[in-house]
Amino acid sequence: MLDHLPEKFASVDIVSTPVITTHALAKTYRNGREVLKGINLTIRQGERVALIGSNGSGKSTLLRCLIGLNEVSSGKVTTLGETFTAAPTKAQRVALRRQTGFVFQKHCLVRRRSVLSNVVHGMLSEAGSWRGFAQCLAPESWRSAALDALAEVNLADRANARADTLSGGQQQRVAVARALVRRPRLLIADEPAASLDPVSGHEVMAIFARLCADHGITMLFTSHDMNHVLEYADRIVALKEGRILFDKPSATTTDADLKETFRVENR
Ligand SMILES: Nc1ncnc2c1ncn2[C@@H]1O[C@H](COP(=O)(O)OP(=O)(O)OP(=O)(O)O)[C@@H](O)[C@H]1O
Repeated sequence: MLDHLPEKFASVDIVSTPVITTHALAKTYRNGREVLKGINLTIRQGERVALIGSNGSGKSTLLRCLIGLNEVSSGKVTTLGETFTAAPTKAQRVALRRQTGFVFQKHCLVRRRSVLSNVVHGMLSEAGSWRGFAQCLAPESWRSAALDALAEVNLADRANARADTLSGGQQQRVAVARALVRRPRLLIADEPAASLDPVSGHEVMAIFARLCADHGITMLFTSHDMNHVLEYADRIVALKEGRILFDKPSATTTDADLKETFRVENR
């Protein structure tokens, strides 16, 4: 698997500022399911980190805990300077949202709106109002930022098309533009390429990695595609049975590490 790695992007300068720090983070859902059992993690500014693990290993739960969408059962999280032990306060949630871009497996575009309106929508948490949703009401500066973001994902020529007339890969690129239009400090992507064909999946991941490197955005993503993980992450964090199995540079991750991550006893 490791013999055929495409060339990696030029590595970014990893400065020492932590963007995310967790101490003994644990999460048990109300049904008693103990998903995270003491996660200690530091992610620094500019890093591109892939979170891997079997289905149900807790990747999405961890992402959600880091940005305050899931309450933490015990332990401590500091993300973008906001420290919380259970759930963040409303002010902390707003601060986190303002500085974080999100992309999920399903792009969640508003199908009937134009591509440009969907990207302008990405500015909403900046203004905290509904106003930007209608492209025609958005300030010129928002429209201009949205057009720039669309140009960065090679879709400026589709700005006025209805979102649902684009292919799945193009729609996911619009979602990337929407996530990055505010120049967030942190990008969280939960299986961003999972529903795409291999070529579109690589395109989306390459755009992510390039834009994050260009703008110094810290990138944390989950994926089941080990080619994506090895190619687009500087560092891999593997979850198994609620704990970190390994946390190391992608360049030194071995086939044996990956096999152990996905090995299931008594399958
Ligand atoms: N709201 C919830 N209430 C109870 N259990 C939950 C909840 N959300 C997730 N779980 C359980 O927590 C475990 C971890 O789920 P999670 O979605 O974090 O895993 P994952 O590693 O992202 O999985 P996948 O690779 O399949 O997306 C699973 O067993 C799941 O069923």
